[in-house]
Amino acid sequence: MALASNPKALRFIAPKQPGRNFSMNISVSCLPHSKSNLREYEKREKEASLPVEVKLSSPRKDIDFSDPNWKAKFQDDWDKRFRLPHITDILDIKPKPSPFSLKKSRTVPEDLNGDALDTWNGYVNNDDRALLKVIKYASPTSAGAEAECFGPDCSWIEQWVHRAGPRKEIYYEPKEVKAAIVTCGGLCPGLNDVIRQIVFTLDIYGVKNIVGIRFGYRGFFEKGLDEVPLSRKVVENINLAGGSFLGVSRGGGNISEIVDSIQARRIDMLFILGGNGTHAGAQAVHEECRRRKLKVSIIGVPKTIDNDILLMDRTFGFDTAVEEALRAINSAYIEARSAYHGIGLVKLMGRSSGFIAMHASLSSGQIDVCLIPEVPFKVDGPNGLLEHLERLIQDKGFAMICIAEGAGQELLQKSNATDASGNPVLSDSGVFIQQKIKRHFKEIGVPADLKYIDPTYMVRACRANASDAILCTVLGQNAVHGAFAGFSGITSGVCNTHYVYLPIPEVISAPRTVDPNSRMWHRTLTSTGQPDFI
Ligand SMILES: Nc1ncnc2c1ncn2[C@@H]1O[C@H](COP(=O)(O)OP(=O)(O)O)[C@@H](O)[C@H]1O
Ligand SMILES: O=P(O)(O)OC[C@H]1O[C@](O)(COP(=O)(O)O)[C@@H](O)[C@@H]1O
Ligand SMILES: [Mg+2]
Repeated sequence: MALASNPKALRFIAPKQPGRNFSMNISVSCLPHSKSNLREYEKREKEASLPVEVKLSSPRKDIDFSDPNWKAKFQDDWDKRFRLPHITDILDIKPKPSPFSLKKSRTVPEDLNGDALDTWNGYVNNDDRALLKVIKYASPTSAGAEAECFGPDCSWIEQWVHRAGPRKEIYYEPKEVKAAIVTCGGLCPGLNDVIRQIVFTLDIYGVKNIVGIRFGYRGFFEKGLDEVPLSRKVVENINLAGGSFLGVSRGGGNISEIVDSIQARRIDMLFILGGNGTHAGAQAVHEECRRRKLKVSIIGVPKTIDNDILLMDRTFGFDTAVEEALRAINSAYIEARSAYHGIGLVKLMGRSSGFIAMHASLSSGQIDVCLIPEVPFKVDGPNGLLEHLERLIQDKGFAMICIAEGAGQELLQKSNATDASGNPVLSDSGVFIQQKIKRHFKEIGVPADLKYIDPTYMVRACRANASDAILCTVLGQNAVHGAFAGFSGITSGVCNTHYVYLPIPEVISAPRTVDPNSRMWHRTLTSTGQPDFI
């Protein structure tokens, strides 16, 4: 018999025995590796005294599995959902051969007789696809299967998405194109790398009229924010610095006004770098352009340091942010280790997604407790965070905590305030935990030396590391290929290491969050050794 490891609702799972089907679904509020949980588990297992079968809540409530054609229907619907909007949907335009030459950069492959294969061209075919999901789950109880598999038998369904890259035929005359780039939302390492690659690639296609829109969407309507002319020469070295060469901003803007401005400036291609909010704006701009039947390609490049965009392996800048966070964690660790009863506390970004905190905790190997927004925790009382800290101080002499800014918000006073973009302004989780710890150790009369580090803006105000720089390069280049191929309302991403185009609505239907049932979160728990604090 195995124990499913869901921190909120653990289930008893037994192999199915013919003729003895019995199922139960029991909620136990603790993790499997806690002793009391195991005792509870053993007790209830005894009470059940029969083999039990897991009863999963159907992971796909949107599908009627009793319909014999559900698979075909799902796949049909999938293809429609992931179809890329194209300017020929609204305008009758004929394509022309792409000037983006691939043959010059390599020898054309030869066949077995040594003759050049004329059919080779190195372009991506519009019918090329990449698989979004690559795991075939044997059972709905397999780790990670609950949210991924289809139906009671955990069927395999191919979920294809469009491959990104240069097409053989293009829908714009490069010499006539005016292309614009805008960076919105907060900063993120790699913005300049993406701007630079977009300009380089446009230049190779033969586009001469390239401009930057300053300070996000604001640059479309605020007086005095003139366009910045961009060229290979202008952007040559911008990747050496962090930030955005064009400036960023949150808030403001009315979609109709932005599209008026796009029309007035005669922009044909708009590359929009930003997160969930920015992409919601990009989608609205794309729809308004369609409504007005404009020949404009709106292409997104996902920028989010929180890594909270759906379907992608990761977004650019995230890797760099984690690496920067490690510096803060290491400093806190040195302080904590060197102090008598030292406690190191590091707060990292992550409004609603704990990816930075989770990855930084995992990669540092120095964290005893990782707290993220997706996993509720208790601070006081039995099984609470403070009790665990007491134990750590007693057993190893010091303790290290990494907390995401959005963690434990339910414990804090809500301000109901929002920023200019409408994002909630959160209460400071780091300061809250810092005060709780200080007060607690004072109250119990145990000396504790707490050092709190908040490197929030340091992790994003830096230049991209090597792996992010490559990701930015590919995403930036693919954005331009997507625009020339005539797509609009799409974004450029990486899925299962393959570069793809995705329709914007599919990636912003919800923020991507850490799944507390995922192998990655369980690996983090294994690494930190923390119990669940409930
Ligand atoms: N739902 C939305 N529709 C249109 N524009 C939006 C929407 N949400 C945010 N925006 C605009 O997108 C820009 C960036 O949004 P923000 O949430 O601050 O950052 P991010 O794109 O990183 O999520 C802002 O200028 C904001 O006004
Ligand atoms: O102080 P600012 O500039 O509003 O930015 C802080 C916020 O930006 C975020 O990094 C989110 O921005 P991203 O779009 O890059 O994911 C949050 O984690 C953080 O709360
Ligand atoms: Mg956002």
